[in-house]
Amino acid sequence: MSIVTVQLGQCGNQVGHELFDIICSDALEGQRKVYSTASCERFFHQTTHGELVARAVLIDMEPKVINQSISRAAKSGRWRYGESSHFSQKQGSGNNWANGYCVHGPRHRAVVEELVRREVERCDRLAGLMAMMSVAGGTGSGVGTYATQCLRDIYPKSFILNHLTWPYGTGEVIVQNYNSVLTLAHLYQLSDAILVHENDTVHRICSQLLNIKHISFGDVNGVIAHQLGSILQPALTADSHGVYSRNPLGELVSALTCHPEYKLLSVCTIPQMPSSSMAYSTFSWPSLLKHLRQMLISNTKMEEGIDWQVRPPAGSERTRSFTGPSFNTSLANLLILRGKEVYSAETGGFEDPALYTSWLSSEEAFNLWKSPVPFNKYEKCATLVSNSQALLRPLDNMVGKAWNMFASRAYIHQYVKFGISEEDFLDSFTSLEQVISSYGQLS
Ligand SMILES: Nc1nc2c(ncn2[C@@H]2O[C@H](COP(=O)(O)OP(=O)(O)OP(=O)(O)O)[C@@H](O)[C@H]2O)c(=O)[nH]1
Repeated sequence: MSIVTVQLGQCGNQVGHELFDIICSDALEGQRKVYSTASCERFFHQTTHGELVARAVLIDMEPKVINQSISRAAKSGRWRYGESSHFSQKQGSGNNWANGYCVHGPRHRAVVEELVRREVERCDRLAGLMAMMSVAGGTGSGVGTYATQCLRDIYPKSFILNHLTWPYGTGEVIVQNYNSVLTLAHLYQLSDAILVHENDTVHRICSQLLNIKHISFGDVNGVIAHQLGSILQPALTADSHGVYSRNPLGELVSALTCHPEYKLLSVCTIPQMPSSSMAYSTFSWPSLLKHLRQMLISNTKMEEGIDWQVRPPAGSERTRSFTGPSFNTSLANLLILRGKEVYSAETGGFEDPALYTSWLSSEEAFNLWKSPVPFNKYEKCATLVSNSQALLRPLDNMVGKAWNMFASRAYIHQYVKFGISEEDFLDSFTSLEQVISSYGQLS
């Protein structure tokens, strides 16, 4: 089964390019025919000349980034984008969600739908759609939300996953929190799952784990693509009886988003290190999984600076719904292990009921995928996709900052002029306050 990816705006197109690049080199590495065939079918179609063409649609309101992504892919010599699977205009959305959602989205609806329809028809079987974008600009966030809404109408039964890049806290876009709030509130009604990468967190991984001195978007996107690839590449699931799962998005959604009130997924991966250090490092599953579990419960996104004091609440604390100041309660977790000796890895620590909300059994809350094929040059690699309180604080900050600006009506006229009213803002605040409250009450 295949996934059709829709890349939107500067960020969506740059992250998307990086993802296809990593997936392609991983799929073509070494002699592993079954894995490679499954991966290629999932993300690429093959021309009669054997070329791999990404199952992707590229949308932006300005041409530069799309052109760069297309030519970089072609230069790789391994894969490329489809010749006519992109659409761009001359001028961006000016970091204004309303401009993207109310003007550019509707104006170009027919073209975008047609491009996606063509990609969908090329799939023997569609596993679902993945829309990739940032939440802070105007095109990815606004056009991306509008496009998701149209796709939800056209493909009501297909899985739709949104991959969102959250802005730096000290962001470069003054209205980034407005754009983020409007995007998230709308996508919450449309998407099956919302997978989030925070630029601040990924930036820290680049500097502290990868030792990169002058960090570029290319470096940040490399980390995001590595983490995403480790989720989306073929894996054996509990029910797949030794063959690679054919329904990656469906399995992801059913493992993690069992309740419509909880759709926010965060990711952490271990190990992550400069490629020059890999040759000198050895990894053991018990150590990797011990670190990953502590990263989960203490809500630390990398193996450096883990707080080992945080412990799951004991039974009596749970009934008083006291979970300690920094314990991260999960609704559901999906652990994906790739590499050597993967069948010997002991994952019982993630099945501990104390990690999860009391209203879901740990059998329902925990899922495990495995693949003996090492991923992206790491001999062993563990990735945890988590529906937990991990994004509660950044979401609360985002909404709080947007609310403070809204209270003084700053920049609101720029949204009103494109057709978004104060009432629309209030609706978005209300629905995200509900999400914050639901995650806050997980225990
Ligand atoms: N991780 C990552 N973040 C990016 C990248 N490009 C932009 N961003 C982030 O995306 C946000 C800005 O959104 P963009 O994607 O540039 O904007 P856009 O969707 O093209 O919208 P307009 O510029 O208004 O047309 C900021 O938070 C940036 O930090 C990228 O390549 N990688």
